[in-house]
Amino acid sequence: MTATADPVTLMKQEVGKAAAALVKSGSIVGLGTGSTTAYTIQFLGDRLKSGELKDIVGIPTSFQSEVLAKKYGVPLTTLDAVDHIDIAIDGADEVDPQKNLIKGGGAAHTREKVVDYLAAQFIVVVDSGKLVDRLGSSFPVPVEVIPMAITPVTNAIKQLGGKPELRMGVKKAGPVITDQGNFVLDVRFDSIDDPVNLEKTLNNIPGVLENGIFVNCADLVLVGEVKDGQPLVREL
Ligand SMILES: O=C[C@H](O)[C@H](O)[C@H](O)COP(=O)(O)O
Repeated sequence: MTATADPVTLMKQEVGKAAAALVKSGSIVGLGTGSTTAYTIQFLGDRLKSGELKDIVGIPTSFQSEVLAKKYGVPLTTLDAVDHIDIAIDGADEVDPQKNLIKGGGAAHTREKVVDYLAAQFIVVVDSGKLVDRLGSSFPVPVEVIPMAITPVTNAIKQLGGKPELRMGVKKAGPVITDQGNFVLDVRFDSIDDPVNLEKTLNNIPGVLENGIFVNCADLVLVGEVKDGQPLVREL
């Protein structure tokens, strides 16, 4: 950790590390995506290097987590080679008091949902700025759509009262392309009163692959905070 890190970076580092400290030797670990879990993967690599942690294998949720795992020396496997996942650690863009989540700020929610839901224990790592009273308060719902269906899916979402916007690339002309080769619609809703139903309704639109609402799946939410200049981690 650097002395010059800003408070949000400090919170992410601390909470990412705290979750990595919970991983036990011999575990199959779901490796989440994003700037917070990047610290988790780095710390898992540090623990492996020091010999304090042994014999873990990671299942990446994105090309990002795959690249980071290789960089930090975390061995990888695939879902074809294992019959369970012991623990998954992943970030989120919003967390409500019931531990429901919006994910997909990095367009990785489809693979994340597969891995996180399979894990015996799913730990969410967020900085305190991600906590909301109601999902959708500050972050739109990411919806992954196969490219040929983008127009009918956009229209169907508008019929539901959503305001969809095609996510555009940064340092890439045109839309963001997911790890599966699809587009992402970021959808704002005036209010998400029933996340359980909205998750299902969005996924029932033909052409939608997966959306970023995760309900009833987080076992533990760890929240990074900064108090009096000091980073700390608490449970939600
Ligand atoms: O698609 C990306 C993921 O759902 C991330 O876990 C989420 O966007 C949180 O990312 P970060 O830790 O960078 O805020």
